Amino acid sequence: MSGEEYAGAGAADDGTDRLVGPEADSDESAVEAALRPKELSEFIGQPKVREQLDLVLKAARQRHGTADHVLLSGAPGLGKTTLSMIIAAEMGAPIRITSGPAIQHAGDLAAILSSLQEGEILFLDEIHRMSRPAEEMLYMAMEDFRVDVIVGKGPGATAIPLELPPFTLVGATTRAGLLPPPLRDRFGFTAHMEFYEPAELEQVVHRSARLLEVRTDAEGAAEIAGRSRGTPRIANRLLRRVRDYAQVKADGVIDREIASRALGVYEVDERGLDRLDRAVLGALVKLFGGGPVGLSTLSVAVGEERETVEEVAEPFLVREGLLARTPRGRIATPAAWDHLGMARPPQAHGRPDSPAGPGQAGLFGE
Ligand SMILES: Nc1ncnc2c1ncn2[C@@H]1O[C@H](COP(=O)(O)OP(=O)(O)OP(=O)(O)O)[C@@H](O)[C@H]1O
Ligand SMILES: [Mg+2]
Repeated sequence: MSGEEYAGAGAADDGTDRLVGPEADSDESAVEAALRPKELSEFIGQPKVREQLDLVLKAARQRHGTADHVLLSGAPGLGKTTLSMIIAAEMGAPIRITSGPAIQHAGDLAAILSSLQEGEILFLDEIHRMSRPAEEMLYMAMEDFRVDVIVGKGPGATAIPLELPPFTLVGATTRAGLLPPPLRDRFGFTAHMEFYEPAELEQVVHRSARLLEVRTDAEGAAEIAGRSRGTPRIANRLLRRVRDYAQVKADGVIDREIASRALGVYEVDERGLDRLDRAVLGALVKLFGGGPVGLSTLSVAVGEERETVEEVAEPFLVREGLLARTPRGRIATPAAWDHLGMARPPQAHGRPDSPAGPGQAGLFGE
């Protein structure tokens, strides 16, 4: 690997605090709150989810009742928390916010449930990380608006039934597959949030630019959108970095040139790959001829932990069709060569139509 290339990710070593990471940074909550759409009509993209949710909420309002329980599933940064708040706003109801990991004991959940007002929205983030006893209590609460509070221990323990006011549970999860079916089945409506189209992210950038009082032209917004990995949170974050650049290095107006130069400084390329992504792809292509190569070998080559490569870099590379995971190891797709601006080898091992010879798997396979 040549000198200018990847030599460990520094601050991004464990994959946190990446400019293109989908999770929220620790100091991001205030600015995120300021940029959240407040009503359904302001929520950009996800047309199906919006249409369906609109029906669920309108019908509940017409009946003067509470809405069915809603499960929001989707990758980080796609708008689950935002939608939960919109649900409360649209219903004109208060919202109580908690999360699976915050509920250690069934008693914690009982305390929350018993203090809800009628019609209140209970937002349970990371619902897949709730403890089993709490989960079981939740089943009954969702279905019958009732919980059994256990008083005492051992043979003398008694269950005291407690009536709950009707409420709407809004659960959010990045891992819908991890939810036990009985829990999943108790939601009346499940919204699957998809990654956003570039045109939708452009709208997100324009909207946020307006709120942040930054001037952006159409091409500038498109440039930021194209690098945002289908994720509004990343679009907003990139916009903030480009705004800094425009302010310090130019007249404050964001156009294509400024956006491109700014994101060049942060090493986020035209497709949204950062240093780590390109290091993984570069090693795969340049050192291993496109693979197949085992995850451990690839990780050593880029100087990262296996987990960082597998969980931080690879998901996006796979989604973009640049890298594939095969039983023999990782392979680069033809698009990887194109993206790195390299000529595809005539017999690229990574080409799905020309798998590597048997020797290759023995050498590098897991
Ligand atoms: N459809 C949208 N339109 C405009 N902005 C959006 C949209 N979806 C998300 N955002 C913005 O993206 C940011 C992240 O959204 P949000 O916090 O709702 O994501 P999340 O799905 O809850 O993520 P996590 O899984 O990490 O909790 C917010 O600042 C929000 O304003
Ligand atoms: Mg959230």
